[in-house]
Amino acid sequence: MSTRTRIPFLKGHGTENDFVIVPDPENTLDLTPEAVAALCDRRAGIGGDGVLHVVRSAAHPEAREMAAEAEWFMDYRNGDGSIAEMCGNGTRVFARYLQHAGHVTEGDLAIATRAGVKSVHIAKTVPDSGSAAGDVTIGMGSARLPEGDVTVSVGERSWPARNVNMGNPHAVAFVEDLAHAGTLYSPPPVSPAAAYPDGVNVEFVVDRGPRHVAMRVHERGSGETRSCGTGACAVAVAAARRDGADPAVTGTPATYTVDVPGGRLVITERPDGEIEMTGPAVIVAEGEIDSEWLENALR
Ligand SMILES: N[C@@H](CCC[C@H](N)C(=O)O)C(=O)O
Repeated sequence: MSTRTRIPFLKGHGTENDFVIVPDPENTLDLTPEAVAALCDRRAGIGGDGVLHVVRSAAHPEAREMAAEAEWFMDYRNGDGSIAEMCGNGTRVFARYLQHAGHVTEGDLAIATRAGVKSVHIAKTVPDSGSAAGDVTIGMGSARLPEGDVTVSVGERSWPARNVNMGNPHAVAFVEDLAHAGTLYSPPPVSPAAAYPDGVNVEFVVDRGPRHVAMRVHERGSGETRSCGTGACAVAVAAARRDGADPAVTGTPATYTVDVPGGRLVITERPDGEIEMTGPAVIVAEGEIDSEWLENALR
């Protein structure tokens, strides 16, 4: 019989993309896909779109090589327990957790992810407004734009989409009305399937004004979420190419405001391809997971 223990956790969100944060500096927890799915269950668990497993880079086999550059590794898991390369909103919330726990202070830091080391800037917080105050900016690296046409469908409707890789895969479709995406209870079919051998996150986008768009997203491994940071970056890149505002061609940065159901993100792509994403990151609560509950949930 195993000993009953208490596992510390926190709950946080970035534009309402919400996460269970599990600090585990020395990587001692066996966070199986089933355990992640149980934690993210919105009725029987804590609830979240994903888990941010907080591990020292030196203690994680996938991050050891990044340890000299970034002390902390974001071992991100989707709500269904699957692993993803990168999570933009998660990186901001991860940084906010590091600040909350006293591991870092506001200013610049680096975080290791499966998509490489990301630079982070935590803006100065407003006095007396708690950990919710202030934005976090992530250097997201550059986008890859794989060649080839892709199509996104919902019911009888289909749209041409742009294949954008932000470390993780996205299909960005400009639509007439966000309601056309329907309920998004299941993943919208994307073809050809061979364009996304590891699955895909799908963004539906409408224009709101000059360099201002709004989106909905169906996330691989989580379903429809209230926001997706890598998705917002993919959308900004796709919109800039559509608008003839490719910074590599014009020589000037392109900034897009991207409204998501859970708030607003601001994305800037620079002429050298580097993309910066700015938005809020909030720690909501902290507590302890009963290991007995988790064991029962896994039976
Ligand atoms: N919500 C995240 C993306 C999380 C990973 C994604 N579901 C995937 O499987 O690629 C974000 O803010 O970027």
